[in-house]
Amino acid sequence: MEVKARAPGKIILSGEHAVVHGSTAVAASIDKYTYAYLRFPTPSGILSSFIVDNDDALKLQLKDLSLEFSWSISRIKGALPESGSLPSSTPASCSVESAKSIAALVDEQNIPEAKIGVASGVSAFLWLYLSIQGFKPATVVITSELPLGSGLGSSAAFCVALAAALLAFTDSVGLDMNQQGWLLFGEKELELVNKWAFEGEKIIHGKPSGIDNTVSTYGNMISFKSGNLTRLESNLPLKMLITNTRVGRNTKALVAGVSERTLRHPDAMAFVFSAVDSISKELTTIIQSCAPDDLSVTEKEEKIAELMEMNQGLLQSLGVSHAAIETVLRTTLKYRLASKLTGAGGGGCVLTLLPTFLSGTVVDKVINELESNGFQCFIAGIGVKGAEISFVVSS
Ligand SMILES: Nc1ncnc2c1ncn2[C@@H]1O[C@H](COP(=O)(O)OP(=O)(O)OP(=O)(O)O)[C@@H](O)[C@H]1O
Ligand SMILES: C[C@@](O)(CCO)CC(=O)[O-]
Ligand SMILES: [Mg+2]
Repeated sequence: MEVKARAPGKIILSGEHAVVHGSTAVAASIDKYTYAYLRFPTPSGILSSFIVDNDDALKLQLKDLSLEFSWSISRIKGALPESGSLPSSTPASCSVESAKSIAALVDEQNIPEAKIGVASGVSAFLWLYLSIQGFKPATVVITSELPLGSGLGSSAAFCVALAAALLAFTDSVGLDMNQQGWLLFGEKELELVNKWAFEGEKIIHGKPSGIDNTVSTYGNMISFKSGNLTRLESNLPLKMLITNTRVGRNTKALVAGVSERTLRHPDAMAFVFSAVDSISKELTTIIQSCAPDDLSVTEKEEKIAELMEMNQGLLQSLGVSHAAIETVLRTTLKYRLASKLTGAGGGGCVLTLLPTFLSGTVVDKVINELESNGFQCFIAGIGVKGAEISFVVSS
């Protein structure tokens, strides 16, 4: 029995960090995915192409990091005897005691120091797997088209793809396993995938707002405030250049840094969060007000560009910009293009709005200049579908 799930990454058009403190944010999915393959050992012992079965182990392969982990089911039972005792239809938070037991299971795997950032992802995997599937031996393989830890929601896509694959074989999700190709979940199932993914994000991020897992689950474009999503309908052909500064960072630490600044300067920060909320609301209105064949696209793009610049200024005041991000901003400004960081900042990726009538020559010049600084540029498709699964028919 085998299933694969995919979940898209995302860009945040406005409101990152402030959304953790109750402001509105606007996000869109992008056409780069994380894939989770789940395989239970076959009774006949037939081997699949990607893994050798071990009937008494839970295995995790992280292809992007060239890492493999294996836990015997008896070891897991000893560490977390209560696992899988709640129905998979009831997403649950990882308690402090369970977190300790999971940390011990992760520690035993001796993750190399250079890749230690993945420990939180492995913990999230164990929590999701054991809560949803209990003590079943299986192999899970993860691959991703997203740069990890770069602001494009790799952690959320990881959790959403995992939750989708794990739930596919439960009674909570009644999908026809004989259907072929990528399948979309129904509304109730999406809600369940999203809630479980949020529990995983909590383990990786500490205090996530939920926007990343929500846009990865539901896809398209959303506005999000205090845990509530509004799906945005848009005819605006938004085109964004994404520049990866390749400066590594960690969302959990950046989110914690903003919270500490908020404790030090509560009044000033409240004004910043309120300004961000206004920016996101205005952006939402502009995005939704675009009719097909709208003649005022340029005017709308100019407003969006200005709002992005204002949001970037506020992100600087939250302390989450970085010298490499500033270099991207200065470079794109030379071409009169507006940019802002996306995701948690501190490095990672920067968005640059490419107006509809911008010539291809200018786009090529900006990309060349950015890449000559060692950055990596690409133009992503915006507003793709959210979580999908596909049952693999064994031959
Ligand atoms: N494909 C993957 N394989 C293994 N672990 C992953 C994968 N994708 C994400 N992770 C986990 O998520 C962590 C990165 O999450 P983090 O939230 O710091 O960055 P991000 O999600 O890419 O950016 P942002 O939260 O700003 O959008 C990794 O260190 C790892 O623990
Ligand atoms: C920085 C943040 O606002 C977005 C990360 O993509 C964190 C969150 O909302 O969980
Ligand atoms: Mg993340």
